[in-house]
Amino acid sequence: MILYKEIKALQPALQPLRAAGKSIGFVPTMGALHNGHLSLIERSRQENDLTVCSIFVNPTQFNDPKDFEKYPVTIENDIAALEKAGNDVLFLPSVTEMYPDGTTPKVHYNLDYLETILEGAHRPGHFQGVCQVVHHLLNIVQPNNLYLGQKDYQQIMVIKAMIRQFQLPTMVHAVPTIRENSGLAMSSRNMRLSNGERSHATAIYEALSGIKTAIQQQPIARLEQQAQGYLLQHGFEKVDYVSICQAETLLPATDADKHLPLVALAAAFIGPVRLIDNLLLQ
Ligand SMILES: Nc1ncnc2c1ncn2[C@@H]1O[C@H](COP(=O)(O)OP(=O)(O)OP(=O)(O)O)[C@@H](O)[C@H]1O
Ligand SMILES: CC(C)(CO)[C@@H](O)C(=O)[O-]
Ligand code: BAL
Repeated sequence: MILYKEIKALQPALQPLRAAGKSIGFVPTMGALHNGHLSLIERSRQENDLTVCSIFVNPTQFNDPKDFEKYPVTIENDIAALEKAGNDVLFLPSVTEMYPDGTTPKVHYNLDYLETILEGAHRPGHFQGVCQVVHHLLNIVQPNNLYLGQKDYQQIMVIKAMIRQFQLPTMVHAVPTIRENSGLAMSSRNMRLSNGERSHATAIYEALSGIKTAIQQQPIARLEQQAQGYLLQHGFEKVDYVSICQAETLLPATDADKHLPLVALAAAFIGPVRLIDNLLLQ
């Protein structure tokens, strides 16, 4: 694996490969890598001639400064894991490399209602920051294919909207969520959980699975309420939302929408850590 920290070193390395018609797959991450990330690398390796992974803890997408400060950093392990997974190129920029003129955004991304619901509503500015960094990374790497995890369901829709807005020539691929045996979705933030918190954290998957089992039998509002109650009874201290939505638009689902593809999404705090998860319901 070759590691680049500077755009001016990475770009001339990629350019001849692109000119020779090689396809580039790109996996952006914030590091603290786990098997979820590695499944994105694996998909990219299957479908491209070259895989580029980036590790960059992007300050502009954190609405909570404490969350940014505490974000886990395990760079030596990450490099070893990427080597083992057969990743070709690692881009590891600093904040000044990515934002030499400061982090103030130069563009407003038209995310419409996506920015006002779920993660958008609870993390003000988060998706503008995600678009700012992913837009910049896509301009740097110019990949044919971009691999994103379904765990961040709304993020995939947001990035697709950004790609449409700027007509970027990159195809987005959504990769299924990798879970622990307990059902807990793998997430870098799980590293911040104590053993006790980690075993309680499975409640988020159990609550979503409960919705999936009962979706055709019970009213949507009741299912959402029961799932919230379940989280609060099983170790979560605060629930930002449990919401059943139309899978294609993320608009709130009504009881008349049960023939449509639906997704249940949740965000909740266990100790100081905010976890998200979602499950497709059919
Ligand atoms: N369990 C998972 N399965 C598949 N993909 C995942 C999983 N967790 C994260 N990803 C994807 O990996 C990419 C990088 O995510 P990121 O580095 O933020 O990791 P993360 O585990 O989601 O961390 P956190 O949620 O704590 O920020 C994103 O596209 C994300 O959706
Ligand atoms: C896409 C991303 C790497 C942008 O910083 C981040 O939001 C993430 O890890 O999901
Ligand atoms: N995995 C999404 C990145 C974030 O939580 O900021």
